[in-house]
Amino acid sequence: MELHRFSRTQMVYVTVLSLCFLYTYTNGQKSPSTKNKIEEDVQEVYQLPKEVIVIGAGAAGLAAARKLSSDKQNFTVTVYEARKDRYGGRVWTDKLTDMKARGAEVDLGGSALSVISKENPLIELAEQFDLKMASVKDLQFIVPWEKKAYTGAELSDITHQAAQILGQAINQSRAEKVEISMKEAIDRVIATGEIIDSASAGAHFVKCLPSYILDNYSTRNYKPEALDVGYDKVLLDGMGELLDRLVSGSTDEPPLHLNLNKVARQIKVDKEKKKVVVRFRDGLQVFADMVVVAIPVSVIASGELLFEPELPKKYTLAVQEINVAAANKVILEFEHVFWPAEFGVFTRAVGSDAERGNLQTWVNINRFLAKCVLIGFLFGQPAVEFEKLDPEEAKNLALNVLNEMFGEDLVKQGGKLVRFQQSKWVTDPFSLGTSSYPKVGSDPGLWDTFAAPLCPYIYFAGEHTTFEGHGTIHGAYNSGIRTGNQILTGLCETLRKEEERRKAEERRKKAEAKKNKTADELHDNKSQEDETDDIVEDDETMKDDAEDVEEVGKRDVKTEL
Ligand SMILES: Cc1cc2nc3c(=O)[nH]c(=O)nc-3n(C[C@H](O)[C@H](O)[C@H](O)COP(=O)(O)OP(=O)(O)OC[C@H]3O[C@@H](n4cnc5c(N)ncnc54)[C@H](O)[C@@H]3O)c2cc1C
Repeated sequence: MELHRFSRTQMVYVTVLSLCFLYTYTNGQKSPSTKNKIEEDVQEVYQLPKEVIVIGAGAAGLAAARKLSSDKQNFTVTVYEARKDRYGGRVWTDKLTDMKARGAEVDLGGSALSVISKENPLIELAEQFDLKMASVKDLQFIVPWEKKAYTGAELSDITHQAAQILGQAINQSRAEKVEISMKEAIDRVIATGEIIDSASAGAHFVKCLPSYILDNYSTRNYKPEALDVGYDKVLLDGMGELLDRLVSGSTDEPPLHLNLNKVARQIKVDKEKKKVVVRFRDGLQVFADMVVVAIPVSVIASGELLFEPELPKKYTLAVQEINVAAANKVILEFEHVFWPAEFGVFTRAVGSDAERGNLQTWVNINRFLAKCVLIGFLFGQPAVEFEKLDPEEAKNLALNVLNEMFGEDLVKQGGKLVRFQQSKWVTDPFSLGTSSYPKVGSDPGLWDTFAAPLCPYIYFAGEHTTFEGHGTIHGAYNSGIRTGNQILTGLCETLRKEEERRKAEERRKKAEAKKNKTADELHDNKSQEDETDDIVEDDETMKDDAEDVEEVGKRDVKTEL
């Protein structure tokens, strides 16, 4: 389904552009007056707005498009999204499956705004858009085998102990030369028994953290806001609402040009035409001046999107090395609330490593909306396995967990399960996982690789293009703004000029050094014959110098296609 076709203005520009090219090419040998006319036309071509294509309509792609569309005079932006029926990517307020459902109760993807991160622009944006927010707070920690739910002062003790374990684990491992995983570091601290007994609730609590559960999560690069804590503000109307506002614009801003059902297959740089060509699965081929690639790193890694020429080594290394987590959500709606409604979150302890990540945490949606809804979270291997179950098995698994947490009698009071929804982010071909995270040995520089464009045609955006904000919605959004700014401020052009200046300076310095050397030699060698020899040698060395400069250019800091 196409949401927006080319606008009339765009069509006019495309037509003018084609006509100007045609005119320029067919009139190369005309009279001086015609030449002037051609020059005017060429100038006109340069004044046309540059066409930018954004591939991927997640938070990053939409932020980039919205940023670029602020300069309508110089840029026209079109977004192409693979999915048939929605944009938003890993933010998905699924209002389609159940038309009666609203907002936060159907957030199957990223839904909470981290408040740990001091500058979360989305909180500000939500306020600006007048979107209502609520805090996810008041936890109950359930230890099923003790038949006990920890709250109040008891829970404070547990969370305090868990924070101590976490802090010590991170500090100790960072002080050591060898990098280890969060799991190993936490297990080590617990094993000493210094802070806590390994069988105590606090020890179990710290093992509920996704960074403990996810395979090999690095201590050195641990970022709590990407996973563990601080996810405590949700939008009542759902996170998708915020992205809807980016797409629809405001009274001053027109809607974005957005095409759904367009799966990009190839990005090809056409140096002759000075354009980049994007080919889509349905055969559509679009020429542009620049492309912003805002699709998940796991999709790039799958080879679904091909680059011609191939991505430079540094980028392919980042694509291969950045690790992507598995996480999923389930939404259960009952006829009645059977759980203690005064709590916002329930977390259960589990007895074995195999059970970790398996619906350990549930958010009580009834706290914000008058709905009898619980949302459960899966992390790591259980999130992968959950997608393999048929809906009946998945439902039973979720109900069994709730029975274990609250007791069968209480769960029965909830009446019928009136709605069951689940996400499948791992097998979804347009996400292939949840979000990036640093494994033991991952260099944070891998993420920032993508922050640099492949000048002058290809730019990147997405949570995987920023170590600072990886794995988060605000990180994705910020990356889009960063990329938009790179284009708006002509980063590639600035880099090109800087490079030219650097090369010129290098040439000048070499020539000066050579001149001084020659002057010294001339001073030493008085004979006419020797002088002639020197000049011949000088010519040759200048040639060598020029080759040297070219080599330096090839080893340049910015990457060019
Ligand atoms: C279950 C879950 C819970 C999460 N919880 C939180 C949370 O509470 N807080 C938080 O901050 N973050 C959370 N996250 C992470 C957050 O959602 C992501 O980091 C963020 O949304 C990523 O945005 P993005 O724009 O980088 O990528 P995406 O949102 O994935 O956008 C990429 C877009 O590209 C499209 N695409 C893919 N391939 C192609 C192609 N070939 N051609 C065209 N288009 C293509 C996709 O369909 C998608 O729309 C969660 C994620 C998940 C899955």
